[in-house]
Amino acid sequence: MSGVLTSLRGLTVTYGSGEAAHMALQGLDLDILKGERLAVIGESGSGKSTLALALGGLLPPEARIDGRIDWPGFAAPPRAGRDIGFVFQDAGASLNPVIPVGRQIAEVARLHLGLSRPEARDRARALLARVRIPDPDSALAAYPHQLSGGQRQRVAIAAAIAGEPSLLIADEATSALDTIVQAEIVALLDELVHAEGMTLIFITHDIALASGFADRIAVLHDARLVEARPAAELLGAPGQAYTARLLASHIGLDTPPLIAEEQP
Ligand SMILES: Nc1ncnc2c1ncn2[C@@H]1O[C@H](COP(=O)(O)OP(=O)(O)OP(=O)(O)O)[C@@H](O)[C@H]1O
Repeated sequence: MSGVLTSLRGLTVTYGSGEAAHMALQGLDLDILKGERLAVIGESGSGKSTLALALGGLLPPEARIDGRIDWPGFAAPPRAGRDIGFVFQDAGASLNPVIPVGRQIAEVARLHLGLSRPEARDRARALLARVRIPDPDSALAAYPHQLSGGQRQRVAIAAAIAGEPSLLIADEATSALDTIVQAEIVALLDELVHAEGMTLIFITHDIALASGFADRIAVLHDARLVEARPAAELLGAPGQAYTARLLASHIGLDTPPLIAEEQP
């Protein structure tokens, strides 16, 4: 890992205005490093998706941004789809149901890499193999509904990396999947970002999932950054009471608590 990919200073995002104004992020200071796997964890409504959308320049018109987002890791401001790939929770919603998956992936490659149709089709086939879809040749012609949930998410990942982004943002990308498929998708993301030298922002409310592979964990609570520290450090000795509560509340049926007891 070397250098800062993006630097956030005082990042504040407000939805709506006047009495209806709601601050979804408040004064966030955070550097995201090139090549790191950063997990962003927090409860529902803490501002995780807002952070992802702000980074991708994808916030809706009713959102106001204050503070700074700088990109020292890019020569020009990054473009969503090309420089920043996104994988969302619901692959069913991000894939078009009436277009074969091969064409959907190829379109991204054509649009962002300027490939010819045959080149883009070859790239789609290679990407389907890359994300380990069985029989990529037949899968090119498959429609999303003909694939399983896990396979659809693999296709969504292939489409997200088709433009060769240097930053991949996975926003609750595994939340709709069962535990085994979740683990497989996490392993795939992990392997891809390593192999392609991408930076990964992995947004999740599932701290156990994040703790398995993240280099660093950023904790959001109520629109604020509570702490951002190397994963092993944060899990071993949370610096903030909120993080300790979050860790202690992780009691799954088949997983031990991540820390022995709540810290003061
Ligand atoms: N378009 C919008 N207009 C108004 N408020 C919004 C909008 N999008 C999000 N919010 C609000 O901003 C806050 C942060 O939302 P955000 O989706 O970023 O949180 P989150 O941590 O990703 O939650 P979840 O895990 O449930 O997706 C929430 O209170 C949410 O209701």
